[in-house]
Amino acid sequence: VDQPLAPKQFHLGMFEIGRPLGKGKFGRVYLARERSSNFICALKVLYKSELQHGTGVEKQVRREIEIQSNLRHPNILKLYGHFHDSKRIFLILEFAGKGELYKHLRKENRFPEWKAAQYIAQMTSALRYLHRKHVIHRDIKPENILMGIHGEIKISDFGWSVHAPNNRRATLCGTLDYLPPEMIKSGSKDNWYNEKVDLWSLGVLTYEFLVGEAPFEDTPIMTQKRIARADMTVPEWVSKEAKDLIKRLLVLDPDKRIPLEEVQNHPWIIKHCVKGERATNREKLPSR
Ligand SMILES: Cc1cc(Cn2cc(-c3c(Cl)cnc4nc(-c5cn(C)nc5C)[nH]c34)cn2)no1
Repeated sequence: VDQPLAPKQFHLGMFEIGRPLGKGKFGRVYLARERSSNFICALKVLYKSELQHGTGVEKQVRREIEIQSNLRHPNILKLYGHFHDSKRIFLILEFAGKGELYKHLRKENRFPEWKAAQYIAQMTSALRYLHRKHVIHRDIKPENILMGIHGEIKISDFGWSVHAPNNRRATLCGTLDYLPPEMIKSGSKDNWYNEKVDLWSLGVLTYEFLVGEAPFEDTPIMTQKRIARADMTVPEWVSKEAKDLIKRLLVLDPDKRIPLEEVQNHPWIIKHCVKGERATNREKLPSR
């Protein structure tokens, strides 16, 4: 594979900036083209003024760069390089041709089982890769997943990921829906740095793909209470195989959650993800 964006030293003049693709808490993302190679990428611009020194956010950006630069997997958004000027930090990211997955989910309300199963199989493959490198993502949710031009999904935003184990004090913000019980309950934070937190979030993601809303969605107080008790019901119209996988992931005891290898071989995944042959849109194939 040719090494796009090979040089080690990048600077802003090397890029032609295109339309804004999105904005986050600390900056914006633009479509960009590297002039000499015409390579299309996404340029994430973060303002140093907004990353107060010594706060968790600056460390988060440093960690995002350190972790994501060393990852290479089809379902993980590539970080090709970074550079900064006096006021801004620039991350050179892979351009995901079909944008943010949560927008597709909101538009379709929920995904058909064959599509949800393919996405969960791709997430499982990416998480197995991350966990083999002792990286825990810790912020798996639709908002942190992008979609490539061929409809494949790509985990992005490694701001919350850590190399396990790590004595990082985390201040959580954003939705509580995806937090596992061990991160909700006070007490020992060791479990925060156990990769099994990603299994819980994978279960929440599976539920949200199929149902169109998160399993513990409620007021913030009630959400925390329901997560701590794994208090959720799967609608009866969800297939029994999918329900079985969700129930095996949303288990309070991290050690009792189904491991990723077993997720990959779960009947619901096998049923919808034919190995080898390009998995195509089941709606067009004759029923088997
Ligand atoms: C700051 C900040 C904003 C965001 C959220 N965000 C991510 C993107 C983005 C990235 Cl990083 C890479 N490729 C993208 N492709 C799109 C896109 C494609 N289409 C057809 N429509 C869109 C939108 N967005 C991409 C943009 N915003 N994270 O940190």
